[in-house]
Amino acid sequence: MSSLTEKVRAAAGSVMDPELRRTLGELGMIGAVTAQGSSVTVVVKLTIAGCPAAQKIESDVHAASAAVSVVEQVTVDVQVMTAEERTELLSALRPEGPKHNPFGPGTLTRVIAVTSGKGGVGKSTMTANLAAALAQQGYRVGILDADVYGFSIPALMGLAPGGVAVKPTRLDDMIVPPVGHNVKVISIGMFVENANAAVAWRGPMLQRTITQFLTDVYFGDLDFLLLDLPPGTGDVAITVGQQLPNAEVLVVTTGQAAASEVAVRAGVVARQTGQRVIGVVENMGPLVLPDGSALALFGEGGAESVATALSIGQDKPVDVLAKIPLSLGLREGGDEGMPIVLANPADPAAQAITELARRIVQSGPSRAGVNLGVSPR
Ligand SMILES: Nc1ncnc2c1ncn2[C@@H]1O[C@H](COP(=O)(O)OP(=O)(O)OP(=O)(O)O)[C@@H](O)[C@H]1O
Repeated sequence: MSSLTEKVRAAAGSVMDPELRRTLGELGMIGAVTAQGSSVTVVVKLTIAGCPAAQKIESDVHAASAAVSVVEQVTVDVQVMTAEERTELLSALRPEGPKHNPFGPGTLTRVIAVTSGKGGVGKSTMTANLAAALAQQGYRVGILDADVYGFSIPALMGLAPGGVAVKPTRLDDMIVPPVGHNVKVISIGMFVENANAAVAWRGPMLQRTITQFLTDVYFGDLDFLLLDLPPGTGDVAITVGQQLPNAEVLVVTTGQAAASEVAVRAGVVARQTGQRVIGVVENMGPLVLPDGSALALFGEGGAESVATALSIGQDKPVDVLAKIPLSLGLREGGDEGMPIVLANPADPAAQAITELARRIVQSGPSRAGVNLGVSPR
């Protein structure tokens, strides 16, 4: 029969750190636990002073300790780890050491780059909703948003209160991704001072940033890492091909011929850099009007023509994986930071995206093509 302090230590230690997604016990964040009669004091050691999750951790530890039978009074004494303790924690979290890309060759994570030929077709909306749908289906999901031309992922995932993206916590050289709707999110938008600054980013800087995100951000074990990358740039495709040779590519287009032509090019570039195109999504499909008729604002058939073009010369044809209708709810959910797959699963767009998530799950585990080893010029 364990003592009261041991029981309280176990209870407090089972609390989950909301950002690192490991228990406080595993993270070495529970310090001394003492008891006097039915009153207990639990020392919690935060990773850094001013840790944004401090309040939640404190109240969760309080609740977990108070739930232990006999305990009547709980004091949570919040302290901060010493530099040595933090170093120990970082090496436990990153047994491979810093500067290691956990999504390189041999990774068990399915890396899915959501791409499009041009902007505004709903690539980011699709990435956010797909991530939320996969997380809801119980998978561990992360998003890496390197779309310098429109880093909208923080807002779409509810991580930009008042229009300003939250800043990730830094633990020495490790970046802890904020969590929105159970998805770990890192975005260029969390690091730039103003949106216009990012537009000037070009190839090498973008490549370095993506590489740094892959090595310095602590995603932990993930089932899926979704990438939201700028539309159609060869530089980024090459970086992805080199750093993420297992990456699979999901091409988003609308029904419009112009959008689908550039989408084919994006798919071809991705394939040239060793990635496998897993399918095409047609977004912004016919809007159902109040009288029941449908208005195909952006035309129809774009996805089929992209899939047909990308299937030429392939052993296995590229499929159209989903058609997502125009949806007021999808757009509103995006504006509110609440993906429609969670907010209103009955919406036809939400159903189509949830089904897309299921199809993607079924299509794995990845049998990604061989990296062709394309080098930057
Ligand atoms: N199916 C849809 N129905 C209604 N609105 C949509 C739909 N898909 C996307 N939108 C809206 O279209 C706009 C553009 O979407 P989004 O930002 O996701 O596009 P994008 O391809 O990522 O563009 P960019 O590359 O410029 O970031 C957003 O306002 C979004 O809410």
